[in-house]
Amino acid sequence: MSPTRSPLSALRAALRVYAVGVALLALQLLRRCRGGFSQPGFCPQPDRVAVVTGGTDGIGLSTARLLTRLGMRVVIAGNNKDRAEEVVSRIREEMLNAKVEFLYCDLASMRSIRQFVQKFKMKRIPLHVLVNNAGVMMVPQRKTEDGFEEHFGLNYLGHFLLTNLLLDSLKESGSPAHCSRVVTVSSATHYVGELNMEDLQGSRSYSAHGAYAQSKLALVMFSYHLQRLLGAQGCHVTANVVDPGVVNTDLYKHVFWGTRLVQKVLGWLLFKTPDEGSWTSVYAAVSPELEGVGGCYLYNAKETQSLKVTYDQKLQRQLWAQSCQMTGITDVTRDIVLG
Ligand SMILES: NC(=O)c1ccc[n+]([C@@H]2O[C@H](COP(=O)([O-])OP(=O)(O)OC[C@H]3O[C@@H](n4cnc5c(N)ncnc54)[C@H](O)[C@@H]3O)[C@@H](O)[C@H]2O)c1
Repeated sequence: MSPTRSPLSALRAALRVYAVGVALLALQLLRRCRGGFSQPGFCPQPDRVAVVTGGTDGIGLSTARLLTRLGMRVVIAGNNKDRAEEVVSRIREEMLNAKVEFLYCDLASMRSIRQFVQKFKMKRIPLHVLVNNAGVMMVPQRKTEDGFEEHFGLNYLGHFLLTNLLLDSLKESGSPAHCSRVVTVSSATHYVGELNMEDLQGSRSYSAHGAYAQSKLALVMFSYHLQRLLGAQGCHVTANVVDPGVVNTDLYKHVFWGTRLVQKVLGWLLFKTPDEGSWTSVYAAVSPELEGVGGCYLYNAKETQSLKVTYDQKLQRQLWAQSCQMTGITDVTRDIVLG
């Protein structure tokens, strides 16, 4: 899809990502001046179970907390045990009878993901909502346990594998009246992402900005392809993808110091709070308006168009097939006519 990356294209990728960030911050500031963001109304969700990846911090923590408040049993999947202990006890203190727990899952390790799924299934509980939220941004070039570039391996492939391994639980837990839901957190940076099918690992020339944007683009395409697969199989499971906006979290710890300074000084004004950032994820997870509806890109709890190339079904299929090979998953979509 895209030519071999050069240092110049790495610079171009960085400028494009920053341009998206600045445009979004301007829009968010405008919105603040006009009264700010307001939480959509959410109905109670008793007897429902959710898994939230990266639920110990930032947007994931706000998502886990809000879903717990709605009465859901929430399993936080994460790789930070110490932080998890603190977070789980804090949520339990805040809410009497909070049903929240932590299960270790390092999304940068396929072995860990498989162990997590095994332990989750041993609980013999249903799974109604999977929120693929965890992520890293603009980390230096390094590899996951399985040798994948970290943005691609963790943000995208980790969630690809996790979702596929949990699909049977999601299918069993969905019903015609109440579908199970897969909610995948992408980002506006996908609009400037390029899917480099010949070099998904960015091994020829690495750009942290390009790698992050590519991982978020891949997540959008994964979500659309998953929805078509679920539709073709007649499953009571839907898949949507969300864009939280620019949110004041630790995700920015690896970015250029100037950006961190802006975040520190003006974050309260320009950035969304983690709670505000979580509302579209929770909307996708529980809103009755989205009952049976999948294949949407949601921003500020509204359907929006994603980048044109994300709708390219041939490319979606190619990416899915390659991801199956990389994760050792059987490609069931090969023999299915997708709608
Ligand atoms: N903050 C923003 O402005 C923004 C904008 C667009 C999209 N997003 C997306 O929102 C999601 C949440 O990000 P955030 O802003 O809350 O950042 P954050 O850094 O506060 O939280 C990221 C979470 O992912 C977890 N995580 C990291 N590596 C992991 C691993 N190997 N295994 C399991 N969990 C791991 C962390 O422990 C943490 O809980 C990410 O996917 C991010 O790309 C954030």
